[in-house]
This record gives sequence, structure tokens and C-alpha cells, in this order.
Amino acid sequence: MSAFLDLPPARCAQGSARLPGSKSISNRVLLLAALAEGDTHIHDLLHSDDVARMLEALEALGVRWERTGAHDYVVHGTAGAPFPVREAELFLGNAGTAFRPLTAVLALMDGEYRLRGVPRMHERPIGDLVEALRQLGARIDYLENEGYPPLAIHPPAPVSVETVRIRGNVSSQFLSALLMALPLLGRPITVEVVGELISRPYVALTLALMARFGVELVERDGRFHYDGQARYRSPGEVYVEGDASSASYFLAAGVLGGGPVRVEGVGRTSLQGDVRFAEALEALGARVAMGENWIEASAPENGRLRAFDLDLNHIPDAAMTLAVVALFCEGPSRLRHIGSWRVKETDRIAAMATELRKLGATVEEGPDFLVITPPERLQPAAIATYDDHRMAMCFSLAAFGDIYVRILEPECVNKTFPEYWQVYRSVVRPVPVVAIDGPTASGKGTVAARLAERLGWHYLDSGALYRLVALAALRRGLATEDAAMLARLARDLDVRFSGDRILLAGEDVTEAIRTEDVSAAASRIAVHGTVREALLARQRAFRRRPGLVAEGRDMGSVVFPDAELKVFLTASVEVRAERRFKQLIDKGMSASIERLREELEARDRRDRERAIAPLQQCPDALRLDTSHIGVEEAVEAIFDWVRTRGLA
Ligand SMILES: O=C(O)C1=C[C@@H](OP(=O)(O)O)[C@@H](O)[C@H](O)C1
Ligand SMILES: C=C(OP(=O)(O)O)C(=O)O
Repeated sequence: MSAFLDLPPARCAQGSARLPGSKSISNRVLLLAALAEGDTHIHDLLHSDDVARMLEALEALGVRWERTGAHDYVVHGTAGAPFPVREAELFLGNAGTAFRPLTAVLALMDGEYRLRGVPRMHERPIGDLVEALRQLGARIDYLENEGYPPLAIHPPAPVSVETVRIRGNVSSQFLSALLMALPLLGRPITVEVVGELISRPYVALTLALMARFGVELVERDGRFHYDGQARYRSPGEVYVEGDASSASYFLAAGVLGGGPVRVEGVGRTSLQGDVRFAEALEALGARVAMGENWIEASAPENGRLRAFDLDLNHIPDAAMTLAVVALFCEGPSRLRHIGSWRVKETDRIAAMATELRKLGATVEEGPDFLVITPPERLQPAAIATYDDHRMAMCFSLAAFGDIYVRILEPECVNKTFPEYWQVYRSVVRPVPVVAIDGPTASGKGTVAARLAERLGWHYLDSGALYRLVALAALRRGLATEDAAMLARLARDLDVRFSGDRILLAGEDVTEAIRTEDVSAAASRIAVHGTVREALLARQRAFRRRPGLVAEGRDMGSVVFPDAELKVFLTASVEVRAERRFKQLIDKGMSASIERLREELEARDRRDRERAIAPLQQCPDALRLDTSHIGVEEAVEAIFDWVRTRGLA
């Protein structure tokens, strides 16, 4: 389990992503197949934590199933008879789509069951479902807190009501669960929703899948009628659609990163409500196209995303993606009618507000709404994910704001999308970096600056940052051994790069940082890990669209280990001494070539032998020896490498 994942700033997004199976469909189909008569062959089933919990539970209940291919399963239905195992303890993680429907189904069977989940599951309400099931004679006890899991389920007592009432304003999953369990009663019954029903498309999904398994309910005015006759029968074969909520991250990436990005596995004919996320993107000005089984999204024609004010009750999961997209809209955006966020994997309204603020947004948080005002520029942040897969996936999109985004506990995506980070990397291209490392006086400064100019990219002279710290330290009389003080100085340094001038607290120090004194101090300061760490974020901040040429000693090894092109620029010590000699003479200074050579050798040794980030040629770096070639030739050679890699 890695503690965090650093996502580099994103340059663009393009390509296509094959979606994993829908969580909501996978778990419904597994349960319906278990209850049905006959075998059901399920294809494209999602592999994720939530589905694993359902599969384990069915197995524990004595339902037989086998895996027949990578995502293919066969479930042997129990034909409406009670599940073979009459006493079981089930652990259902944080899977709402397993916990709620299994509660309903087991409450109408004839056994003793205990249902538990992760601690957060025990904070997610289930009282409205239990209330409804009790009207049908279910005997359910709360094992800890009234209204919440864990639950103990006992055999039901016979009752003969004709109508059962259920509330649907906390979660639609309660109604879905109850509806799926109705055929177990074997008699006509009407379900009446009391008050508001939220997340409606999920109920439509439930009805559609029940119909595939032979049970059609009649819906009229918020009442659902079961005729008492229909029984679940296997349709033989079921293909699970791609997950429409998972699609939202890639569609948004297409919009924020130019696109087009196509998702495959959902489209016009999808049963899932979250395909309507595409409409929301269109409302923002994005270009969207949809086929039977695919959706494609690109940036707006004029590149500008309109701010929005939308009721998102019908797409509660994909709506989270819009909250992060709001960071890129022109003006404040309002997400309304999202109160259910408070009782999901975490309190998503609070979590979203907290993490968006870390990026610099101004966020107003209400009981069931968010108003998000983007900042002028996003600021890099470490995003907490609260064991919520969607927090991790949504916030990966912040990388389109020209910043590094650190996602804490990135494996939480396993709940519904274990391969998310691989798929993300296949669609989202980072801002490219050419990392040029090499010893002193190898010519890397001039070569890198010219290359950056030629490419129209940003340029980082990382050595200048160390020199700036050195100059500031010398001026304050700080010892070059005082690592802690120097690190603080490095962190708080007021530096501005303006064209080819470098300003320290407003003063132009472009020449002042080039003296031999400052050079020597910079080299001594650079051995401190604390100083290097303090300068890391400052260096990474140079990575902005369209690209960066960075030069120094640890660009390829430490600062930009993922650089698309790494170059080790070097020259013989004789040639470097000569170059330095000429530079000094040109400036009207006196110098000894012998001394310069000795100094260079000493400096090389120090840089090579220091414990932290020593000067080295990365195994994946291309070596360019400039002993016998000029600057222009060196630039040309690297430019060619950039081109052959398709970076420019
Ligand atoms: O029925 C379903 O499959 C789901 C319903 C929604 O929950 P609510 O009805 O609680 O909003 C949704 O958020 C969840 O991810 C899946
Ligand atoms: C709310 C979600 O999950 P659950 O099915 O556990 O309710 C979700 O996946 O966003």
C-alpha cells in the first residue's frame, strides 16, 4: 500500500479508455442471478472490492458460482428458495450495493444472519430500509447503534400487509433493495415511497434489471406494484455495461485536456443514469458525442468552460467529478441537491470543500450544496482521500491546473476501479520535461536555455536556486553547515525569475549569484538533504504547459524522475577548464587555467560523492559529450531527440 501518488501537471488528454464493468449493475446482476431459476452467464463483471464483497457473501450463503474467464462468471440460481446456508456472518466492507440488497433479501428468508462492514459502513444509515422490512414481518436488530449497521437478521414473522411504505430521501438503495426482494414474498404487494425519492435513475436501473430476470413491476405515482406471480428466471447471458460513473473522470479529462477522449462500454443505450454526466459537460460548453456504446468529450471550441448552477440529484456520483471541473470554469459554480453525499463513503460535501480549498478555491458549503469559486491559479496540494475512491479519482483532474497533485492513499480506488491509475496514465499526458544534468562548465546552462527558447518551453536553471540560497546565506552570515537554518531560508526565499533576470527580494542579483564565492558556497549548501527537499517543490513548480527544459545535477534522478527525455551533458575536464578560463578573461578577470582545472576536479568529486542526490548519469539518460562540439550542435542534437520522441 503506497502512502501517496504524485501526479505531474497534465499537458493534455487524448485517446480512449475501455471502462471496467458497472458496480451498480455487477452487484445487482449477481444477486438477481443467485435468486433466479437457472444458470446465468455473466460477462464483463467488474473486479473490485465492492463486487468481491458480494461474491464472497453469496458463496458464504451457499450460492454456487464459478469464474469461467477473465471477467466471466456463471451463477447457479437457487430458484427463489431460501439460500442453502441458514446461518452466516457476512462482512460487506463499504459496499452499499451489497449491504442494502442483501439485508432486504436475507430478512425475507428463513435464517440467522449477521451483516457487518468497515467502520464507515456502520455510520451509513439503514434505518429507512429496516423500517420498511419490519412492515413485512422482518425481524432485524441493530447490534450497535439504532438505525445503523451492523445488523442481526432473524427469521421473519408472518404478516399480511398489502402496502409497504418506505422513505427514499436518504438513499435510493433502500427502495432498490426492497423492490429486488419482493418476489421472495410470493404474493401481491405495493410499495409506496413516502416523501422525496433521490437518485431516481438507480431505481430505474433496478427495475430494468429485474425485468431482464423476468419480473416486471408496474410503477404509478410513486407506487410500485408486484403481482405476486412473476419469478426470477435467468436470461441465460448477461453483459455488464461499462461503469458510467467511472467514465466521468475520462470525459472530464477530455474536456480539461483538449481531448478527444473516448470511453468505451457505455453510450446512448446505457441503463445507467450517470451517462447524463455528458449533458452536464455540454451545459458547460464542452463538445460531446455519443454512440450506442461510446461517449467522447473534448474541450469547448473557444477553450472556455462556463460556470454552472445545476441540480445534480440524478447523478450523485458523477456530480463529484463536476466539483473538480468547477476549478476550471469561469466564475463560481453551484452544485445543488447533493445532500446524499453526506452519508456515502465519507461526508463528501465536507471532504470536497476541504480538499478544494487546499488547491486555493473558495468554497461555500451548505447542507446539500456547494458553491465553488476557482482561484486565479491552483496551488499544489496533498489531497486526502478519506478512503473514498471518488475523492481520489476526481482530484486526479486537478493536475490539469499546471500543478503537481499528491493523492494520499491512492489504492482507495479499489472500491470500484482498481486499474484507475494505469488507465489515467494511458489517457492523460504529463507536461513534458527535458532533464539535462551534467558537471560544472559542461555547457548545460547555455544549451538548456537555448533549447527552451527554440521549443518555446519554460526553463529551469536549478543551480541558480542553490546559488540564491548561498547568496542569501552569505549576506546573513549563516554558516554553510547550518542545515536547518538554510532549509528555512530556502523555503522562504523571495525569488522571481523575470525574463533572463533573477530577483531576490526585488533586487536584481543575476550577476551577483555568479561569483566564485557564491559558487563555492552553493556547492557546500547543496549537500544538505533538508535544503534539497525545501527546493524540490520550487523546482517542480517550473513544470508548466507547454513544457520544461530543466538543467542541474539531479534533474533526471530526483526532481523529474519521470522526465520524458534525460540528457547527461558532459565534457572533458580540460575543455571545461578552458571554457571557464575564457569566460573569466572575457569578463576582465584574471585566472589560472591550472587552478580552474583543479577546482573543477574537486567540485566534480564533491558533487559525485555526496550522499544525497549525487551527480550521476541516470541509466535512462542519453549521454552527450560536448568536448568537441559547439553549443548550436548540442542544441540541435537534443532538439532531434525531443522530436523523435514526439514531445514537440
Ligand atoms: O443503487 C445504486 O447502485 C447506487 C445508488 C446511489 O446511491 P444513493 O441512492 O444512496 O444516492 C449511488 O450513489 C451509489 O454509488 C450506487
Ligand atoms: C456511494 C457509492 O457507493 P455505495 O454503493 O457504497 O453507496 C459510490 O460508489 O460512490
